[in-house]
Amino acid sequence: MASGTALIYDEKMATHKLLWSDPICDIEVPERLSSSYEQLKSYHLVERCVPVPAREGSEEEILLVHSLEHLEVAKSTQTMNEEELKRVSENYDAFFFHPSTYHCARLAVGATLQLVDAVMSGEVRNGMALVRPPGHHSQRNAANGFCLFNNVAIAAEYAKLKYGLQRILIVDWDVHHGQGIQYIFEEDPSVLYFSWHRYEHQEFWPSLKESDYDAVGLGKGKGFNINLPWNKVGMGNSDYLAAFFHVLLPMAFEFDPELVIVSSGYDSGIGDPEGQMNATPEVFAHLTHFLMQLANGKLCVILEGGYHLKSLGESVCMTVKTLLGDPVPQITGEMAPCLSAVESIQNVRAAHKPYWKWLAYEDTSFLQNLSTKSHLLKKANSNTSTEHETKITNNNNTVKVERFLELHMKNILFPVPPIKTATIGSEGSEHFLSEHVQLVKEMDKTEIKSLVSGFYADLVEEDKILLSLGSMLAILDKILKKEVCNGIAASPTAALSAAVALRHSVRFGFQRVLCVFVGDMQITPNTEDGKMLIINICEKEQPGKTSCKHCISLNWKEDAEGNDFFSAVLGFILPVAYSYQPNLTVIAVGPNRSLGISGISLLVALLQGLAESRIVAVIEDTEISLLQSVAKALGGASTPPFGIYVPPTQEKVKKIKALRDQFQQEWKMLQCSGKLSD
Ligand SMILES: NCCCNCCCCCS
Ligand SMILES: [Zn+2]
Repeated sequence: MASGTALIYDEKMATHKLLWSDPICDIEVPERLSSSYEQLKSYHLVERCVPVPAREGSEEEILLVHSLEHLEVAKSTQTMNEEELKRVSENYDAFFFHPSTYHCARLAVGATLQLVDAVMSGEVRNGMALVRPPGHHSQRNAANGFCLFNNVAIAAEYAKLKYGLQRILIVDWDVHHGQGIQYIFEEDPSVLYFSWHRYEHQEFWPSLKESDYDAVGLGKGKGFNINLPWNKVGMGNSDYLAAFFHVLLPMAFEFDPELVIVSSGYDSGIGDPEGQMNATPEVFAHLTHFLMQLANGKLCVILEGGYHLKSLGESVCMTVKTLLGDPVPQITGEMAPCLSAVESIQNVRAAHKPYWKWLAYEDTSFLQNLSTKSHLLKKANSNTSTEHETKITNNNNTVKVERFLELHMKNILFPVPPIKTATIGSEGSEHFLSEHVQLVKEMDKTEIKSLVSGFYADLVEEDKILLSLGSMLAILDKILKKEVCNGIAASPTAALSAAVALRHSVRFGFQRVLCVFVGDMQITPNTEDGKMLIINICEKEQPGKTSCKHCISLNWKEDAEGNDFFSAVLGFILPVAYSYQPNLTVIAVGPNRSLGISGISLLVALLQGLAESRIVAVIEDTEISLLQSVAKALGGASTPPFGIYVPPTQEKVKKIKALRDQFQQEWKMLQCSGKLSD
């Protein structure tokens, strides 16, 4: 299994710069690259990465996407004087040439391709290339929006050619629409392009009709171009996460890419003068963590935009930290997407319904985005501040945001536990050991008896149960004390162990404990005080047991053909879990589980985005292969196989929809259709 994270950086790409005054382009400064690299060094992340050198992209590689004319014009600028450079630049929308631009742009292409090679060869598992000029706006025959050569588009064509890939996912989380990439792959079903972008009903640059949600691709490419327009500024973490849960991730898992490339612009982050959004740097750790579960972890992150240096640097560090496998910091902010975001999400789902199996039975309809259109008409009438005033406001905000981020990052960052996974060195545990495993010694019986005496004491007769409780509690304590990140315990009575783990964690002071229980949960702890949230995935309805806000039962029997659980995890369990914001997750698998190993592994892998990745897994001790797969998912050494993708049946879609309708007012991350049911 490939391991390691590549970092590609060459300070020569900082030479390209604006030689004259241009208020539109003057934000694309060399310091974007150098300050990001310095920030990585300050977090000691550079030394943990595999350094891969940049190289010049060849003319042939550039011609994979661009016309010869475009290449020649770019090449000819190397010897121009300032006046000539200015004149050539004026042929394009928001682009500037410097004598070194051509060379820097070739380095940006080459650095990107070096990263693709390092990942595809297995030298590393994933990586990031810090490049400029960026690429996603540039087109076959034109520079545009600070971009000369389309680094990411060239990388996708290159990977198809050199590695025979047939399914490449490009995720563009930059705040601008990468229209260049859309144009290049519009008719190509082998490249799935997803972009969200500030749009404001076509008011925001580049103000294209084809950036709206109904641009789904052309010809054979229909369904493989996904545009999620933000019709308001101020979008935050919950809006971005909702977009992943209810649009991108279900498509990505159905598409099942062989490689994922990110057009990683950070102008969608807080403080950026272009984006005017509110998402904080840790959101990029979550987005990265989700994408790492695809394509067996083969993920290439390529820098695009990002114009607030501090915000850019922190977001780059969050991205690289996650690529390295560090636990994911707790997401901040109210977990409730705004109405405008939900409208956009609903519209793009409606637009893509004809092209995706997972959407076949979703009842979506188009919305007129009434929540924002009127507001924009008002704005159009109000006096717009001059360019100059906007600049001043931006500069004042820059400093304010720097101070905010200084404090914010201190609050959310935490020391990474030295050990990743704890397990018990008891008999048989060696079969699911992975690296970074800490063997904890078992508790002695008297200690266990005292711990358990408060409750369930009557249930604990045999020594075997007592011992297994002791093992589980020994592991749990390591997690609660943050000495290890996660743990796995085998138990003859998973339901009892889970119930004891929940009670013990709450008593230890963890006030929001999520428990996902797969199988028959004979014991259901009292969840009235909200200190626990139980999601019980079981085959059939328990008589007389109705779901309530903190105790939800999801009836699900996995399809015999393969893993049809993606829609339940992405469309229901994750949104509820993220709405709850647990500070510990307990995953338990009892008898009569109705989920396959791949469905459970998917759950374990994706739930690591919560609670600073603190998870304790409690599994029936007879389930040897499940123990191994879950240990793999917890160890993070490799992405567990999630099995053959099977779309959900109509009956299962309806079941999720009914649960969503029942709980979307309580757990607001469930919202994905603007018509909030009354
Ligand atoms: N009124 C024209 C604004 C042009 N803005 C270009 C932004 C390019 C961002 C690249 S990520
Ligand atoms: Zn951008």
